[in-house]
Amino acid sequence: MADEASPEHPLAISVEINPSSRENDCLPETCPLSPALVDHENEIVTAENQREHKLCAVCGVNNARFCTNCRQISYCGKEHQTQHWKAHKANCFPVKVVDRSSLCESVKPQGRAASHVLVATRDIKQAEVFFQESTILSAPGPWDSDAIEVAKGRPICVSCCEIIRGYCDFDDDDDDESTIRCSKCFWPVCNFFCESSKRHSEYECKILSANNVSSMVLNQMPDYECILVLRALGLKENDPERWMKLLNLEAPIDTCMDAETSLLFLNNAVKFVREKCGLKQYSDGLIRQVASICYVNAFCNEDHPGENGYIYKIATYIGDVSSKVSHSCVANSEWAVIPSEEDHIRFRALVPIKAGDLITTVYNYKKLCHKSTICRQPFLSDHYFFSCSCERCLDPSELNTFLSAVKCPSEKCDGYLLPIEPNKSNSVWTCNSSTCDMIETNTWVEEITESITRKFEPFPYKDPMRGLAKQMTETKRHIVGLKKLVDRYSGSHVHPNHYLLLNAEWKIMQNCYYYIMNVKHWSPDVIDLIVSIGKKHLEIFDKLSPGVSRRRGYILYFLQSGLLESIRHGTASLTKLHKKKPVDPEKQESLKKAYFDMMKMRAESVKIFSFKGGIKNSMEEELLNFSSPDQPFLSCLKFLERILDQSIDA
Ligand SMILES: C[S@@+](CC[C@H](N)C(=O)[O-])C[C@H]1O[C@@H](n2cnc3c(N)ncnc32)[C@H](O)[C@@H]1O
Repeated sequence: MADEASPEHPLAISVEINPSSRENDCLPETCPLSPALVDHENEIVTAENQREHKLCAVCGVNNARFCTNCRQISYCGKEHQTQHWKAHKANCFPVKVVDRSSLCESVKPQGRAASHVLVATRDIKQAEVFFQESTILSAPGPWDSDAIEVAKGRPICVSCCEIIRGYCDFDDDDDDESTIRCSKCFWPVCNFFCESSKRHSEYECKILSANNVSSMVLNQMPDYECILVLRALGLKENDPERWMKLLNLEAPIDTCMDAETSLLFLNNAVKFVREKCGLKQYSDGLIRQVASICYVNAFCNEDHPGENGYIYKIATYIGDVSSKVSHSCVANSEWAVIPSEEDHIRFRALVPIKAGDLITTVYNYKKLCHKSTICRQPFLSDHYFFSCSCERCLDPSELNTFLSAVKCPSEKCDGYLLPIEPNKSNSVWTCNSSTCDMIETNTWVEEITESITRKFEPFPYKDPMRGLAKQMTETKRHIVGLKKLVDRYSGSHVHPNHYLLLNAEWKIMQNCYYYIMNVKHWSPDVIDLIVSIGKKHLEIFDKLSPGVSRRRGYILYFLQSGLLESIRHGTASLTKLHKKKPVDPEKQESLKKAYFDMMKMRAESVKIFSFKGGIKNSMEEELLNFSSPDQPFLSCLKFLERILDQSIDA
């Protein structure tokens, strides 16, 4: 039996795996989960022992066969596997690569014929880190308009892909320059550690320096993107195992040659590798094949420029099993990279995932998470060559959030225009009011959104965590300016939840947060703003990024900080009063409730941030540090304890 799907296992019923392809469908014998993530406590024979000797986990007999789901445990036959399933179920490897054709229609991603998907082999709990692997490769990029905006002319370290902070003028011929350039190839690096990292020094640095491939003109960034392809080709000689894994990934070379952006990427790669780096041993065809693999399988920009207010890396990662994960705009998992020489990519369940469910994630948070369907679809079709048909993409109201809804131009109508076919770029838009028959073209809607976008341009992305926190006048100007614009367009031109307004509100909320953190005497309006925006966004993102998503984590964190300040502020006057007479029981009750609501939010955001907690330089790590009992928090606690006449555990 051991070569059958496990008994009671839902995959045995829902997914028919073609026996001839079974071996390929199985995960590699080395379970990609790190041992720390696998709990073998309940196994009868220790996994290591039985794996090595292929002993049956029940009777210990030799030469047993592996459980096909996890290949971490063996059985002599069906009887013992069935008997042991109860104990093994919780540890059985949680995901499996399956042939797309073997999936039933209800879970199969629609569109271009991609061959593989990742499916849960058992129930996965919410917040469980269910899968982790070292990446096949990672490299700087993609170098697109967002990266240009965020980098603001600063170089990206060719090794760790971080924006080199504190750097002013890369082309200046001063001392600073030598400290941020690799001493051999002269490409930008953070420090000696990055210069000597295996990833940079072993292959590409030699090629770049031998051929004098310079990166003098920083914004000639297509060369930066080509480092990914150069590194990938380097695997052929230096790491055949990884090279084979890479070649086995989907390579949509013909589709890439047919589309403008991808064709440019492929052609740049050929030019860079053959002409600039002089590597004539790689044929145009092979370079294009590798470039197309890189193009379609990459996970990009782990931290999100602009959206979460923090960008550290402009990086691209390619994994083996992780590259089989499908995209969904309402995903059931989120990914993060733990930086190291091998950059581990890990996945966590945002919501409970049932055995047999497709594992989905958002391929690029920045481009997809907070945008409307009319923005997401072109990105997905340009970069991944498919039309997403997730529940959010097929619903004109985007799960009742009205993220793309535009005010109906008919004078007496209160309705909003929504696209009839939201995942088609040329869809007609109709009014959602039952008494209005207004119809508009996609071009008309685009003109409205473009004109509003232009109005927000004077308030570009800033990095509030660092620079702006010290420039509070500028922060205030942004808060006031953005709020004015939101009020102007909300309800009159677009729906109050329109994604352009949400993006502006997101910036307002962040700026308010940093304002109250850095300014002693703030006006209560700032707190009201954080709290009202936070509550509104929580409601929307409960639908769009449900569960333990980072977006919800940030919202909860900002919201609790506003609530904490509002409890402190609203009760400050009571301190004096309390000295004279006891606090009115009703007030006491409402304070207690506000306090426990705030604590709940704080705890939930900390739980969400723990996914990336410990990852150096992540925004989550920074906020986790903030969320340890800090001064305002402790003084608020003390005050509440006094007036509630009881002690509260922090
Ligand atoms: C990173 S790869 C995923 C693995 C790929 N399916 C395979 O066979 O190896 C990205 C490709 O998967 C396909 N894909 C991912 N999510 C999809 C979805 N929701 N609907 C249709 N196709 C999807 C697209 O063809 C996309 O180019």
